[in-house]
Order: sequence, then C-alpha cells, then structure tokens
Amino acid sequence: MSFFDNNGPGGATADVIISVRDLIVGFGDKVVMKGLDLDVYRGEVLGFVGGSGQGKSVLTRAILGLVPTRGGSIRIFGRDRDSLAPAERRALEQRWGVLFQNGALFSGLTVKQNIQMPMRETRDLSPRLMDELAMLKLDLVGLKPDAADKFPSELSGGMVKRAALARALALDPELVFLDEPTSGLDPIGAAEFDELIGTLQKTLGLTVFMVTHDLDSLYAICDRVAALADGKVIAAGPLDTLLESDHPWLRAYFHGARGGRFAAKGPD
Ligand SMILES: Nc1ncnc2c1ncn2[C@@H]1O[C@H](COP(=O)(O)OP(=O)(O)OP(=O)(O)O)[C@@H](O)[C@H]1O
Repeated sequence: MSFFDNNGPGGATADVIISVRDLIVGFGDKVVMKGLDLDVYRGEVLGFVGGSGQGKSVLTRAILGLVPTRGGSIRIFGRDRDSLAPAERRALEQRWGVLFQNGALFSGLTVKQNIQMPMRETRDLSPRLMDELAMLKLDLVGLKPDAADKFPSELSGGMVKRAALARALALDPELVFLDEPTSGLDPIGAAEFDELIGTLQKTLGLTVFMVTHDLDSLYAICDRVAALADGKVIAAGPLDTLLESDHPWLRAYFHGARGGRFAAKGPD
C-alpha cells in the first residue's frame, strides 16, 4: 500500500508549488538525500517530519538553493531552479520568505531594520513607505509598535519568532518556509504561534513548508504531513493516513512514548 497522497489537498487538479524529483544531496562520502520525491501544493500547510539528522534542514536548504545537489530536479512555481538565469532566480526567490531556526535576526539591527532588510535589498522604496510597511508587518504578526525599535536581545523568544516571521513576510511572499518555528517556545507560546501561522496562511493565502518536531503543530495547522527517513520521503498525506501506517518508523514516531498520547487522542 502506498502512503503517498499525490493528489494534494485540492484533489487531482491541485497546483504543485514545489516539485522535488529523485533528489540526491551529499557531503563528501555521506549521502543525505537518496532519490527523494516530494510535492507541495498551493495553499497547503505541509508539515515535514523526520528523525534528528535525517536531512530536513538539508532538504529545505536544497530547495532554497543554499546547498549543491548531486542529482534530480527541484521545480518551484513550475520553474526548474537549475535552468534559471541569475536574474530569474533572484526574481523567483522574492516569491518566498524563510523563517530560519531560532529566527536568525541580525543582532546589530533593530526589529524594524531587520524587517526592512529584504525591502532594501530588492525594492526602491522611500524610508517613510518602508517604515509604514514594517509597522504593518509587525501588526500582522501580533507585535506592538514599540517592538520596532528594539534589538533582538531585548525580545522574548516568542517575540523573536514573530519578528523573524514579520521579516519573512516583508516582500508579501506566496510561499513561506518555516524551520522548527515553535522550538524553544513554551506550550502556550507554541500554540499561539501555531494559531498565528494558521491565521496568516488563511488570510494571506500562503503555502507553508514547515519543518517541525512539534506534534501539536502537525495536528493544529498541517493539511498534510511528509515523513523523511533514510534519505527519502517514506510517506506523505493527511495526518490520519500516516497515523494508520504500519511503517515501523511512522509507528515509532506517532505511537511511541511521546507521540502515543496524540495518536490515542486523534486530531482535534
Ligand atoms: N554542510 C554540511 N556538511 C557536511 N554535512 C552536513 C552539512 N549539512 C548537513 N550535514 C549533515 O547532513 C545530515 C542531515 O542534517 P540536517 O541538519 O538536515 O538534519 P535534520 O533532519 O534537520 O536534523 P535536526 O532535526 O536535528 O535539525 C546530518 O548528518 C548532518 O551532519
């Protein structure tokens, strides 16, 4: 039985935003991706899970073009990223935003300056318009205006995540990559952040690719879940489908000591 739901959440006609085929990525003798296939559909929140060190971040970075690939193809918005001229690639890259693990804000810049960084790099906007846009983004992620002039070191963990999300949304992307967005947050903060992502996804019509170890997030906001093991996506589909799988890794992940309470409860 196959656990791949390649029709996507919208059925057979769903629009594929990211299509990865037969991807091979390695470092020296170590091969991390061994012929990986994955589709991400327009408008969905895809949760990407896998054991520590299996290659979730490597896949994300390969899709973003930050690590070299040894084989296979990555198409984003229907374009094969290897066949693009540099200018086309830069234009494509402006259609997505990234929330790196731990926020990765520039520590020497204020929150407002961090949010404005992508605008400065790609747009020719007046300082006043950039200020207005930065304040709009702050509001969007639930931060008060007085956060604008604070430095990252003056923010709580939850505020850092929100500020980093505001920066990821600076250029009004269609697609957002989130690398473990709730890591380091307490359960209340994590639930609030999940809610924020879910709300933004709906109101802005975003497609979200989210690497996570947080089972609560999978239940709360993911339309589909893809699981990575031994260099390949071993299953992709609605969470219910993965919960029913008898694949040993999926059973251990979802029905093991930490996942079991969720599997027993089932999705809300
Ligand atoms: N630049 C690199 N050079 C060499 N090896 C690397 C490099 N980047 C990643 N790796 C290796 O690739 C493998 C996958 O790493 P990756 O960070 O993608 O795992 P992960 O699934 O995201 O893990 P975690 O859940 O712990 O964050 C690991 O063995 C890691 O050591």
